[in-house]
Amino acid sequence: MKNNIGTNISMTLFGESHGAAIGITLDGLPAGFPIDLDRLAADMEKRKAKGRISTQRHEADAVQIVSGFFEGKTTGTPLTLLIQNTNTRSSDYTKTHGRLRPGHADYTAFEKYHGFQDYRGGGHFSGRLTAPIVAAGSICRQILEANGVQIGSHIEQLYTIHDDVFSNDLDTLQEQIAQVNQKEFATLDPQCEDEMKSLIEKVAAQGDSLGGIVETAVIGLPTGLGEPAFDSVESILSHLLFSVPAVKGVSFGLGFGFANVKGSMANDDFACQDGKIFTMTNHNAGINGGITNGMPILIHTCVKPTPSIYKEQASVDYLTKENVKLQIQGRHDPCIIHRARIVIDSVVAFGLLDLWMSKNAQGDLV
Ligand SMILES: Cc1cc2nc3c(=O)[nH]c(=O)nc-3n(C[C@H](O)[C@H](O)[C@H](O)COP(=O)(O)O)c2cc1C
Ligand SMILES: C=C(O[C@@H]1CC(C(=O)O)=C[C@@H](OP(=O)(O)O)[C@H]1O)C(=O)O
Repeated sequence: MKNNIGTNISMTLFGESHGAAIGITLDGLPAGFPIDLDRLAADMEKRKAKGRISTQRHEADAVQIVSGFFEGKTTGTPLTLLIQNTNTRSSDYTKTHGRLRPGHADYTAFEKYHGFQDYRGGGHFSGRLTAPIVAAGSICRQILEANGVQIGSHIEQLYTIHDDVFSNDLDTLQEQIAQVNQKEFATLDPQCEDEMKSLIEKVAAQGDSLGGIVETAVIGLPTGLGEPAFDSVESILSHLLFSVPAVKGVSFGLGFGFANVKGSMANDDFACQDGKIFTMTNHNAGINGGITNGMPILIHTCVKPTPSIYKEQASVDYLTKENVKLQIQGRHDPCIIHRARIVIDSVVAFGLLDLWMSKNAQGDLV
């Protein structure tokens, strides 16, 4: 499969950063769901570049629904979302054409597409392609929310700065999710937001970039989503999360921290109250044997520092095969994580809706 993912619903991504438009086709959605277009616009807003902590390429990212939507509701046929590229500056790339950017996909794109790739702005590999993913994710998320599911993410770590973490108490977690979803720069601790923004600006002024870790929580899921082996909840969500450019690590619950504890600590003991079974801790992040157990899903996603930095780097010109020095110009994010957080929410929403659609007959979710 190329540029396409999903089993019960699917999404197909298309476009290049400096082409006419980018977009996505969502197929298999339940028919008759009323899409809230204001909510869609609000989700797009969270990914937009603003201020000195983001790229100076500002795009309206207006989403046009060109099919699969009639009289305010999904039709159930393929739904295509289109976003125009309106602020390209391709001269930034023609000047350095051939010079491979370390950490970006220039070399692998050249090798795979034999020089026919659109190299401007990273082409199809650009973080810009996450705009249609957010549009598609917003629709998936709206369907999940209508069925009692809430998703929220915050920047748990930016380089050396650590935010608070999501609470183990369900009521507090629910409030925290609502809180971070109101925010453009999502931290739990407001002081942390200021510190993180200042650090990004400082490192940007040095021509460098930063990365970090996003913590995501999902509450309100039914038990029984996911399959035992290949389509485990972890497998489906990791596949989607690693499809987001610059994502380099994904873990669930204690994750690699399981290596530091004994079984007696790793296990989540069961309890039952008023006929409802739950676990007293949630180190396994709401997933046992690949299947949801009704507790919150908790994910950590590591986003690397932006590859396009303004410090001189050693590179190779693939056109002349010479060793060269590369001095990148252009407009780049000094940090990706604050813009990536809504992309992470979006792919998680798609993956969970896809899993839910396999459990329920089409239409049950509307
Ligand atoms: C929202 C978002 C914005 C991004 N902005 C930039 C950018 O301004 N400059 C850049 O070089 N990479 C940026 N990236 C990352 C590159 O697209 C990514 O590193 C590249 O495609 C190579 O993929 P890989 O890092 O997964 O190997 C961004 C990624 C995302 C998700
Ligand atoms: C435009 C966006 O981000 C772009 C992501 C990106 C990359 O290489 O990923 C490189 C830059 O592109 P350009 O050089 O064309 O300005 C960023 O501005 C966006 O996210 O909407």
